[in-house]
Amino acid sequence: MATAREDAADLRDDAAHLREGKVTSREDAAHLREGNATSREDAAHLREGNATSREDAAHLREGSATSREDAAHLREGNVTSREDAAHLREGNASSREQEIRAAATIRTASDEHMTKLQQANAHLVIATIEAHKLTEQVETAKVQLDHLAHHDVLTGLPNRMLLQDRLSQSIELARRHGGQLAVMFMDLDRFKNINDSLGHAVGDQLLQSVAQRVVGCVRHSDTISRQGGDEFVLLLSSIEHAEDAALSAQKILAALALPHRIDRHDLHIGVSIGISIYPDDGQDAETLIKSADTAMYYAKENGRNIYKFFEQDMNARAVQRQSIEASLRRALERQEFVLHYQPKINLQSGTIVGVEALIRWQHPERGLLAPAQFVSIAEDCGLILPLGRWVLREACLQARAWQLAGLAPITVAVNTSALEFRAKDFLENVRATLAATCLEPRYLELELTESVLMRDAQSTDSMLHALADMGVKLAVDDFGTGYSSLSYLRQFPIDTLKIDQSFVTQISSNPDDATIVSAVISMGKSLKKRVIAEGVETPEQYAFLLAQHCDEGQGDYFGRPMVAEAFATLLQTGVSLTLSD
Ligand SMILES: Nc1nc2c(ncn2[C@@H]2O[C@H](COP(=O)(O)O[C@H]3[C@@H](O)[C@H](n4cnc5c(=O)[nH]c(N)nc54)O[C@@H]3COP(=O)(O)O)[C@@H](O)[C@H]2O)c(=O)[nH]1
Repeated sequence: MATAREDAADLRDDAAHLREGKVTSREDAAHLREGNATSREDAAHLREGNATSREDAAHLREGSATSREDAAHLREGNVTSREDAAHLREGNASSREQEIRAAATIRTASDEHMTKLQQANAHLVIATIEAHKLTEQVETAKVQLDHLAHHDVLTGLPNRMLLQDRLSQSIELARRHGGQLAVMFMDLDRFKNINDSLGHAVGDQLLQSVAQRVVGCVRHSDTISRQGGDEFVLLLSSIEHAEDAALSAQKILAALALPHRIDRHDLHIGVSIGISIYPDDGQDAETLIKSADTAMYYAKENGRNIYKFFEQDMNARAVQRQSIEASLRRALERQEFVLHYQPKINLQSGTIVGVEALIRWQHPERGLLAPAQFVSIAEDCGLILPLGRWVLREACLQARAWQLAGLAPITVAVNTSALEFRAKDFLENVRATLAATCLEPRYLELELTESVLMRDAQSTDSMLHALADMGVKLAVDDFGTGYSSLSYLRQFPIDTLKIDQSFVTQISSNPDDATIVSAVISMGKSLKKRVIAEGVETPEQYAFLLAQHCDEGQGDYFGRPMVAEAFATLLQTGVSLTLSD
């Protein structure tokens, strides 16, 4: 299709040709006039020839002949001129027609041309508007990309990169003016439990709700950023005293203490906060964040849902944690782990009906370490998988050894972490271990926390059924501290509910805890589960549990965790129970 520009060029060419036609007619007339003039000159030369000398007579005769020929030519020339003039007249006539036709063509063409030009103009206007829109879209996309690069998608808070920038600028300002600033590292307490048991969608909403509340606690000039997962970092860009940071931390703890209403759940979440101060705890952004992070670990270790200021000796303990990780890797090969065994008692009969295997690390320099000092580190670095396999095999071997020694067969319980339970070869490993140690599956019980069980209910259900079909017993550990769906509890092939020791400890002093324990016992009974109370330390607690018809008890009152030989002796002699009046 021809463009408007091409059409316009064609029109210009037509007009030029038209003008050229007129010029040709004018040139023809000029040539005709020139032809007449030449004939007159020839006649003059002829007359001049007659007047020359006799010597030139021959020439004259020749000249006369030539003159006659010339005269003939002249006559012909005149005739040609007349024809030319006629042609010229015709030419003039046709060029007028051409002009008229051309004028008409130009008129028609200019109408079409105008329409085409108008159309082309309209296209141009639309194209210009589109180009404008596109430029605006590109600009908006640029702004959005920039926002995305510096903000967390879930909460909309500044991200790690933007925090780093702002922190570096604030440090520069504080350095120039001799000021102080605070960095607060915040990590939600047991967020994983909520995420695992209620799902990621609920977890995400909880993070958004937490973000909003923290934003409401700080000044506009401060920066609250999400570092990823359940970690947030707050920059208080200008403070007078370290106590200002403590006040902000208290405000945040109070704001988060109120339940978050999400998806019909009232969720409670605590936060552990570590605080570092510029210039005392670091001169640059990286060091300040690291110091606040180290302090946050201390807040976790010291009870959670609290804040801690960074102290220099915390670094030494962080280094210690790293050295534990390094030596954990060698500890398995060096056979530095041992299992201790704690009895489980039938509360009615007082007999030992089971035992829980609890890991200890016989550290060559630091002595006997409790699981709290290394299990979470082993989970963090993946070493829990080989460690868990060792525990399972050792516990099965020991249970079988007691049987072979003629002691009453009892169930041995093994703690199973989420990573182990979700490992691809977990089921196969349990089967292979039982076969290798010749322990009947009914004498093995796996203890799983609520968060492990309630995460991904479908795969949990099939794994639990496969274990139950094998004959292995299943128990819910720390029951009451996580979130359990009652319908799953009924659906899963679970044998035992272990009431968390935090409820049992306060049975006598806190009526609410006593009510919870009673409720769990009756619920367990109606779901046809065995109920065992953990952490029984006093005869009062034992009496209460007995009165509530709790099936079993475990705790220091019946026997602390002990080495295998000591447990064998206890199994032979039995535990002695005394009830207070
Ligand atoms: N993945 C694995 N986790 C393990 C393994 N072994 C232990 N653990 C986990 O460590 C937690 C702490 O264990 P531990 O320090 O051994 O504490 C146990 C008991 O000593 C303690 N307990 C028992 N009775 C009482 C009591 O009367 N008072 C009191 N203050 N503490 C008491 O409780 C712990 C047993 O808890 P539980 O497992 O919930 O029954 C431990 O909780 C495990 O999660 C392992 O091999 N693998």
